[in-house]
Amino acid sequence: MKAIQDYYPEELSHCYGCGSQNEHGHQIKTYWDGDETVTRFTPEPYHTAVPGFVYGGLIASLIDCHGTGSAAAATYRAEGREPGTEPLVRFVTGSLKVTYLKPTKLGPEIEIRGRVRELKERKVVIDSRVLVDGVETALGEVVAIRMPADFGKAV
Ligand SMILES: CCCCCCCCCCCC(=O)SCCNC(=O)CCNC(=O)[C@H](O)C(C)(C)COP(=O)(O)OP(=O)(O)OC[C@H]1O[C@@H](n2cnc3c(N)ncnc32)[C@H](O)[C@@H]1OP(=O)(O)O
Repeated sequence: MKAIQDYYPEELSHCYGCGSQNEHGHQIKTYWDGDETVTRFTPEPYHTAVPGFVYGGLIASLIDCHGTGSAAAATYRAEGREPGTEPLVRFVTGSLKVTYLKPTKLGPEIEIRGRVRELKERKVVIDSRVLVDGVETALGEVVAIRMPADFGKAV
C-alpha cells in the first residue's frame, strides 16, 4: 500500500517531517485505515524530553505532517480521485495545536490517528490522537490550507 507522501512530487519532498528526500527528517508515511488516517513512527533515544519520555516538539512535528498529509488524502478521496492525479493537491500548515494529556513513553512505536473534522476546497481541519501502547497521550488539531501556487515567493 502506498502512503499519501509517496505521491508527493520530488520537488515537494524535502519537508523535515514528511519529505522522502530529506535524509535528516522523519519521512513519515500516512495511510488510510477506514475513515481514519494513520501514521506510525518509532522515536530514537535522542528524541528525549526527560529520560524515558518523548520530546513534545517531535510529537508536534508528527501531528503537523500527519495533518497536512491527511488533508491531501481526504481531498483526493472526497473528489473521487486517485492520489497523485492532476491537479495535484498540496497543503501547508495554517495552524497547529497540540494538547499534551500525559507523558509519552519513549521506546515503543507512536501511532497517530487522524479524522477529518472539516473539509472545504481550500481548508481542511484534521483532528489527531497520539497513542503509545494503546494509551492516548496527546491530541492535535491541524488547519491545513491549500498551498498557493506562489507559496513563499512574496517573502
Ligand atoms: C502534492 C503534495 C504536496 C505536498 C506538500 C508538502 C508540504 C508539507 C508541509 C508540511 C507542513 C509544514 O511545515 S508547512 C510550513 C509551515 N506553514 C507555512 O509556512 C504557512 C505560512 N502561511 C501562509 O503561507 C499563508 O498564511 C497560508 C497559505 C497558510 C494561508 O494564506 P491564504 O491562502 O491567503 O489564506 P486565506 O485565503 O486568507 O484563507 C483561506 C482559509 O484558510 C483560513 N486560514 C488561513 N490561514 C489560517 C491560519 N493560520 N489558521 C487558521 N485558518 C487559517 C482562512 O480563515 C480561510 O478560511 P475560510 O474563511 O475559508 O473558512
